[in-house]
Amino acid sequence: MAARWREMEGNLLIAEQLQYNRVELQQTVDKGVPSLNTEQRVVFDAVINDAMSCDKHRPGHAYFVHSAGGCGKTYLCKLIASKLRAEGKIVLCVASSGIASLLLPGGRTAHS
Ligand SMILES: Nc1ncnc2c1ncn2[C@@H]1O[C@H](COP(=O)(O)OP(=O)(O)OP(=O)(O)O)[C@@H](O)[C@H]1O
Repeated sequence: MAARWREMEGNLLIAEQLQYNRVELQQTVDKGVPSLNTEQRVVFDAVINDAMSCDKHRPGHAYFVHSAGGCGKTYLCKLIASKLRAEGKIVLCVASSGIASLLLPGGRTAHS
């Protein structure tokens, strides 16, 4: 799906995604990654390695991250999005409700 979107001209989502300041995002990553705890770091590395090595011949995987409230899932997701956007990747952050989507950078509801 992502590969086909890239071929489309005038796609608003792609245009939005390519407007991030990659230098600022990399600074956020450089500051944030050392602060991750062990569990967060394991997920961060797994998702980033997977996303960076996937292409049209090798699709990425879905990851389910579970913890009690307030343990850093959102923090981790934001850092993952920052890292991939800093690398020029397109990241669509979605949540099931509008309120939840406000917690994610560039977030929107999955159905919007
Ligand atoms: N590695 C970290 N370093 C510094 N602060 C962190 C770290 N992980 C999480 N936090 C902070 O802890 C607080 C709770 O984290 P976060 O909101 O990501 O948890 P959550 O698991 O998404 O919570 P919920 O399940 O309730 O949505 C936030 O203020 C976040 O900035």
